[in-house]
Amino acid sequence: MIEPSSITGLILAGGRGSRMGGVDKGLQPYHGLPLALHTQLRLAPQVGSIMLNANRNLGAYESFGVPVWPDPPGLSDFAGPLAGFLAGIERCETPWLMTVPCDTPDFPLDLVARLAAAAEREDAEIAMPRSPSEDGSLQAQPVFCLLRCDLLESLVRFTHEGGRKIDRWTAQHRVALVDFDDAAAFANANTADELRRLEAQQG
Ligand SMILES: Nc1nc2c(ncn2[C@@H]2O[C@H](COP(=O)(O)OP(=O)(O)OP(=O)(O)O)[C@@H](O)[C@H]2O)c(=O)[nH]1
Ligand SMILES: [Mg+2]
Repeated sequence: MIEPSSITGLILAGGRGSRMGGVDKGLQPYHGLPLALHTQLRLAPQVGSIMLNANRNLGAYESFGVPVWPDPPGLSDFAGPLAGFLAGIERCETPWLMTVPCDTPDFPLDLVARLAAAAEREDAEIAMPRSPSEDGSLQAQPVFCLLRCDLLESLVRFTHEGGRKIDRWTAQHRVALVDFDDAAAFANANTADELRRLEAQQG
């Protein structure tokens, strides 16, 4: 069994937040807490330890009490979420890394347990959730990614060759997909309005 203690959680807060006017999304208030701290508190019971990936306001993130790593040098600035994956996998001291974006505050409380069970059952190197899209078809949510840390070399190669899309990279490996029924759990806030709407729904 893949125990929580063998999984490091990585909160991805390294984006530009351009659709939110360029603000540092992880520091925007959500129910009175910075969004990334809310994410951290939801993820903490599901994993053994936590790290955070951010590229701005590092001191503010450090005040959450977990290690904070910016995107590694060698890639272009703001190269996308895979740069955050790379920052995490390079620092990860457990066999598995679980990435979670900072802008999806209601992600499932059983997310990591279900992905870990599927990875184990299917002998997969990566597990990711799927959730229903508006037309009812199931859509992968690759920013939520449970991955083996021995994929480091593969990820270095892919990103240094200019690869940026998560699903293009994961397609090179054995992936387990886990279906969740609750589409709302994967609703993410890309604009300030979307963030206020999520906050009101989950009041
Ligand atoms: N490390 C890192 N993470 C990123 C980068 N771009 C996006 N992310 C993260 O990937 C997740 C999904 O990001 P998006 O909502 O698509 O992008 P964003 O940059 O936050 O916002 P937009 O600029 O409006 O697209 C979030 O957790 C972001 O923090 C990046 O260049 N580096
Ligand atoms: Mg987003």
